[in-house]
Amino acid sequence: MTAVDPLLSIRGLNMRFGGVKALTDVSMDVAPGSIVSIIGPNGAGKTTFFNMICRLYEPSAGQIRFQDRDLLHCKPHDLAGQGISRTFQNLALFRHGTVVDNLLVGMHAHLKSGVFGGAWYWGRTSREECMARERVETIIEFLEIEEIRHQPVSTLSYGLQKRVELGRALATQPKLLLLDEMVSGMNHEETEDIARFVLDLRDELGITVLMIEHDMDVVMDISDTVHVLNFGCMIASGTPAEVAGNPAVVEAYLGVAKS
Ligand SMILES: Nc1ncnc2c1ncn2[C@@H]1O[C@H](COP(=O)(O)OP(=O)(O)OP(=O)(O)O)[C@@H](O)[C@H]1O
Repeated sequence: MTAVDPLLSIRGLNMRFGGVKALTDVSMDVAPGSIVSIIGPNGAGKTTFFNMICRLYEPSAGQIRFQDRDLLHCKPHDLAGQGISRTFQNLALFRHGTVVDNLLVGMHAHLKSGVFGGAWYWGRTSREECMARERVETIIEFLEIEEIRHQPVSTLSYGLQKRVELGRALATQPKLLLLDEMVSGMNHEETEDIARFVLDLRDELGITVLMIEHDMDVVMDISDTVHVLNFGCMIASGTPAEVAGNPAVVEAYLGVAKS
């Protein structure tokens, strides 16, 4: 693979739910080390698009390649091993567990030793456990959540829970991170924190980010590339400035948002 090859390459993606065409011929490339946003009005097909990348939905037609692999041959549970992780619109945390517990659970899905591995091969399990705990510490430091590490997630503010959710997604050391409406429901300060972390995880950890986002300030501030869906079709792609100035986008999306 050369430096200019896309990390994720999508061609001609189609999805039908009975009579509803949720996506029509959607194609895009995601360059390594970029932050790419998918925007569009409600029902435009953004979640459907994510769910196909995550292998939760089978496309009616099209190709999804990640690095040199055909992702359509992967099962959803293989994605972490391939280097893809995601956050969910609704928190997917173990609410009664502490922050550390949640990060360890996210990581254990990725370890080679199974839950009972220690009974048969203590050496590898022990080494993996040490590495997992070290990685958890790195994530806790990166996300600046040292002080809440032993608190049950259910006692945290919504913004902090979303930060832990981001940590859970980072636990598998993804190359590509899919963020689904990460700042929805957050206040201004929490939103700014998350935007800063997304930039840092691209710049410091080298993680490529593909995000669905309704918050236009965040999209315009941190995206390298923005793709706009409307009624399942890609109507514009470009830099934030290019997309913001596109009349079709203003009519389909920004016009709706302003009304
Ligand atoms: N499981 C499903 N069964 C039937 N129709 C579906 C299903 N999932 C999505 N759709 C339809 O596909 C279209 C695209 O929906 P999707 O949820 O992908 O849009 P979206 O852009 O994510 O919307 P929002 O911003 O509101 O989350 C909509 O018409 C929706 O009703």
